[in-house]
Amino acid sequence: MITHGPNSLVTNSDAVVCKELVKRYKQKLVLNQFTASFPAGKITGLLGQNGAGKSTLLKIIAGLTQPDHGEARVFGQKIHWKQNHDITILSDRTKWYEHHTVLEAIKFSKVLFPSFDLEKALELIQFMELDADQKVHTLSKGQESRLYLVLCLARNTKLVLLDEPFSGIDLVSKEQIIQVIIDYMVESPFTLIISTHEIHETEGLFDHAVFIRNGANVLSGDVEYLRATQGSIETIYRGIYR
Ligand SMILES: Nc1ncnc2c1ncn2[C@@H]1O[C@H](COP(=O)(O)OP(=O)(O)OP(=O)(O)O)[C@@H](O)[C@H]1O
Repeated sequence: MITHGPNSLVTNSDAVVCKELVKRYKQKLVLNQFTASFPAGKITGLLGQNGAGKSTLLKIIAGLTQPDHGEARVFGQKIHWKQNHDITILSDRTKWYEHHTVLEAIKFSKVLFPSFDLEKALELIQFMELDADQKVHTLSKGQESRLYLVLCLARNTKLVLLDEPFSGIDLVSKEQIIQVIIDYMVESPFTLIISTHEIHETEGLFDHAVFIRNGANVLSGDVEYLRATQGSIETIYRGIYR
């Protein structure tokens, strides 16, 4: 593993620290001694090719699956169900409240999660140009992604994990969503880890990047430092995965 930049060191300011994580599915090695830290209050891009192990890693951090070896800590604590109120995960396969309307989805979220900010969610669905009375299963892919993002952000958790939140979304919507994330971070800082293949459009969003290949951290660090020393995130990505 190569690490660079001030944020790549394990410090008290790390929200998530992963140490030598190993995960196998039957004989398949999916995470291979994965070690990395994710700085608190920053946005980290988790980058890698299809099948590199990104979703598996996010699920381990969220406590949805267990590593075979190694350890992940969130805010200094071993992962435990009691941390559920601190962590929001949006999986790339999520289907929430399909048979309800947008408004019902928001109201249910408020019932499920006491810290859910109903007013903020209502404000965001207007900004995202969603119809409160439309059934979730009739939303387009982009509209559905916007709704799920609203449901995640309005929970107000300290850690948000977004697994490919931009896939299948048009450029303008992507920019709109990125703007919402940036505004939200400014209003109430939290730690965000985003796995994405949309590097060109999203690289401006990242403070920190972790490149994963075959389940291992092959490069990570502060994005400004990486850019100054190695070029754009897209260039680095091409160099690693070519
Ligand atoms: N529940 C599972 N059972 C068996 N194999 C699995 C399971 N989940 C993931 N895998 C395998 O683990 C490997 C890593 O999958 P993962 O979804 O973590 O990768 P990824 O980096 O998120 O990929 P993508 O960018 O395509 O979403 C893949 O080969 C996948 O087939």
